[in-house]
Amino acid sequence: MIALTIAGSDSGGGAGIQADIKTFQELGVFGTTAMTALTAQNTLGVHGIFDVTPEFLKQQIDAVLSDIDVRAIKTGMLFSAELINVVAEGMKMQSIPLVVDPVMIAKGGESLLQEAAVEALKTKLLPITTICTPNIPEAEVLTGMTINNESDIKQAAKKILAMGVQYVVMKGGHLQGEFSKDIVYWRGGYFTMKTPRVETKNTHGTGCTFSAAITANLAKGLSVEEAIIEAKKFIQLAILTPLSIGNGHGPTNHFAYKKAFGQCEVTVHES
Ligand SMILES: Nc1ncnc2c1ncn2[C@@H]1O[C@H](COP(=O)(O)OP(=O)(O)O)[C@@H](O)[C@H]1O
Ligand SMILES: Cc1ncc(COP(=O)(O)OP(=O)(O)O)c(N)n1
Repeated sequence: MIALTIAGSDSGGGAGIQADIKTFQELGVFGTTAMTALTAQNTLGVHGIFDVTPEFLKQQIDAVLSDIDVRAIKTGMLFSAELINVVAEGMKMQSIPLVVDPVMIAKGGESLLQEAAVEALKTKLLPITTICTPNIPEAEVLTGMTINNESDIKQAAKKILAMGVQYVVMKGGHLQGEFSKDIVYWRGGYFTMKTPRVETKNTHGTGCTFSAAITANLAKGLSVEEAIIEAKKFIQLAILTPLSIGNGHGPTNHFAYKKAFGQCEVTVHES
């Protein structure tokens, strides 16, 4: 069981490639990587970005996929249109499930995707995406909509599906309320997943961890629906289990899932 993450490095270890690899490992999946950029980052913010050349990203992807039996791929921070083009070209050549976390802005407000790259994301990568996992601000950028309520979420999801995505997970981490609710849409219907919202400032890397867990579950052969529901348990336990690192928004606890296995209920409503 092998997965590939194409993403940026977070020197603070809570998000990006580091969160992906820890999540893969915890779920029993061997992680391979293609790095798009290095970030000088900690729990207080992103202090610098150094992106790789498109040629070098291509070399990394080719090196992994030409030799290793990868069963699922995820993308995180892609930074520029040039790097997105390389990823899209590389993905066209194979039929491995692709999870796209459309990372745009870090918690501290720093941009992890150039404005000019949004169009490439929409037109080159989303048409070949199996599962896309936008948070609410990312869904707003992709659709040009303002999202205030569940009816807006549904309309935005339909727009994202129309871009060619097979499944879209509209993440509710940025909304208020007693529950953290994510809604999964596909052309035939939708289901909602609810877990109690955890009161904590330590939510750095939640999106990376959640999408990496989906990817690991796909690599293990779970169905799309099972992969997403199990990933919701993984992220809930990672947020819930205290870990105090750094002075800002600390990382989630990637080691919680195995220890607490079976101790997290996700309420699922199908429609
Ligand atoms: N405080 C929280 N309590 C419980 N779940 C949360 C909390 N914050 C985020 N989540 C969950 O973490 C996952 C990632 O969501 P989100 O934080 O919106 O992503 P991102 O990191 O991309 O902004 C989703 O499943 C979301 O529901
Ligand atoms: C290198 C890198 N990639 C992605 C992110 C964003 O991660 P995310 O899971 O959306 O978490 P927050 O930034 O919102 O905490 C990142 N920060 N760095």
